[in-house]
Amino acid sequence: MVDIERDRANCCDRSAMMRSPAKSLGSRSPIDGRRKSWGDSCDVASGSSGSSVTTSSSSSRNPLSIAARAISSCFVTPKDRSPPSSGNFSEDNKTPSHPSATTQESFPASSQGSMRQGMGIHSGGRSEPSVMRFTMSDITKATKNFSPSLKIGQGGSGTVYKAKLGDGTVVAIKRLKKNGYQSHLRTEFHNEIQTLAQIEHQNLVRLHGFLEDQDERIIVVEYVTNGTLREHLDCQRGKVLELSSRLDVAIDVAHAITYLHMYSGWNLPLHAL
Ligand SMILES: Nc1ncnc2c1ncn2[C@@H]1O[C@H](COP(=O)(O)OP(=O)(O)OP(=O)(O)O)[C@@H](O)[C@H]1O
Repeated sequence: MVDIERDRANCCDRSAMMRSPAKSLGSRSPIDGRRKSWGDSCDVASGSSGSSVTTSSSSSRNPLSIAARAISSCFVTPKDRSPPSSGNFSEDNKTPSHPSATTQESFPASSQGSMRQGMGIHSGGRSEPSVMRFTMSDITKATKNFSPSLKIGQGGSGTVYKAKLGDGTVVAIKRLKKNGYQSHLRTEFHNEIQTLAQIEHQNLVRLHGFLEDQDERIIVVEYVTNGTLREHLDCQRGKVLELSSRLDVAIDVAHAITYLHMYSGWNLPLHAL
């Protein structure tokens, strides 16, 4: 669920829902809007020893400095944070449109809207988060009737497909297993949608919408490119992720978890990430 990614387009993109998914290298700091550059270091790291460290940057790249800054910023109260400049967030102010979707659902916004400013959270100028309710026709078209060729993953609770919506948006569609659709699962699903709808953070995947039709439950989220964080951490992509980049990932994950725990208004258990 963790998507550590959005702007880290050139490297470790997915962390989850950490937009998750580690979802985007070179991303802004969730705290102060700084741009980070661990995507660059992925390119620089040599595959030989894994010990090469980028020295072009100054002490700002020193892992200890980075950690110290990140940790201290986590303990700044939200009111003390400067709101990000609008320029930093302009790309996130676009509200996705899904012409083929039939209805738009609104969920109660977190009561902590003001706290979300300056935390890498995308308010998008909306007072309430909203998600699309898709039809089965939308989903079958987008996934070419759940074509195996579009399957990109298998999780514990369902199968994930890469799909394209009617407006061209590329998304990940998670089709949950059909478990007889007991009432507690229905409640669980609704709670998950409601929670996802309110998450607006650069390091977490964004919810596009959902479908609930008899025993069919589907979640449509932002598609994260460039593979999983696991693949990058394990150097499965032929490049060694240097230590400072790994530290950046850990910091991004910490920011996202801090957000989920403190600013989204829910006390999420860690295993839900
Ligand atoms: N938003 C996404 N973008 C790209 N690929 C994704 C996305 N979400 C999931 N995937 C792919 O699908 C795989 C399974 O994802 P999923 O979220 O179902 O895993 P999980 O964490 O095991 O889920 P579960 O909550 O069911 O246990 C991932 O490892 C990844 O390869």
